[in-house]
Amino acid sequence: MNLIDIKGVTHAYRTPSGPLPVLDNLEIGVPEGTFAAVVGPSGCGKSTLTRLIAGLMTPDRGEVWLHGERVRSPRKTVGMAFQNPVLLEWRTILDNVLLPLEIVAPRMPRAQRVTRAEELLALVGLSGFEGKKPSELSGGMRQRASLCRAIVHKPEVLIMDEPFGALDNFTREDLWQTMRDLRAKEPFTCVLITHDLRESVFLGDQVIVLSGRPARTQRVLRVDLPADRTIDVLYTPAAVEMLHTLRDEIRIAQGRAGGAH
Ligand SMILES: Nc1ncnc2c1ncn2[C@@H]1O[C@H](COP(=O)(O)OP(=O)(O)OP(=O)(O)O)[C@@H](O)[C@H]1O
Repeated sequence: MNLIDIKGVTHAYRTPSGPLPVLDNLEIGVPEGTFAAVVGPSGCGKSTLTRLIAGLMTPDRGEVWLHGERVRSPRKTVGMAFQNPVLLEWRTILDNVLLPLEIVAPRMPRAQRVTRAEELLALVGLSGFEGKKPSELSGGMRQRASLCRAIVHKPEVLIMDEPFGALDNFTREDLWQTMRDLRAKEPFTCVLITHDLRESVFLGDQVIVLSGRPARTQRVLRVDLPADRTIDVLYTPAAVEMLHTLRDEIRIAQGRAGGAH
């Protein structure tokens, strides 16, 4: 069963110079417990898609369904992580991670909330940093803390918009492996927006390629790689072939098919 269903979604923004069509009859299905990576040319409408799933806006046409319910307003059951972790500087790392629980589960005893947050911080390798302020941590560590904050309340869906975009390559690969470990311990359904094709193949169960604006579903690629994949998997013939296919699809989406490689 699909946890997320995007059916025939079409949307245009109203701008001073007239309507700007961004999504065109978009079709996406994400089965429960799986990871969908969304790639596409810059400005094609990927962030708009995340706002629709979170219920922060409704489309002109078409339907967004989450767990069998039509999405028409903001959902508490969606966790979000962005490129800039936006942790609150006046709160410790632990208190930042606790924030969603204070909002979503105010009656849960504090000790129980703290245990939950500490377990997650340990899972991502941040044991011992609970009492630090965000500015005392590296960019990669802050993003780890922000991931914990995004899933501490066990959201139905985790939406990540370019979460690792600002990190250097090695830190990014570390974070991919952290995501893999988190998923193994805490299954969740995830939509990941990324510009990094290797990231989409490493993390995705499917990679959805959007066309240039207005975005259509141009191609859906199933990623049949082992769930306990390591970075080495990206150098296997199967993964290399997928990366070539995706590269070609992006060229088509950019309107550059047949152009220089
Ligand atoms: N609230 C808005 N009002 C008007 N236009 C908007 C609004 N939000 C986004 N747009 C425009 O809609 C288009 C799609 O934006 P969106 O942020 O969804 O694209 P994106 O694929 O996430 O971009 P990028 O890859 O650069 O992050 C862009 O041209 C953007 O300028």
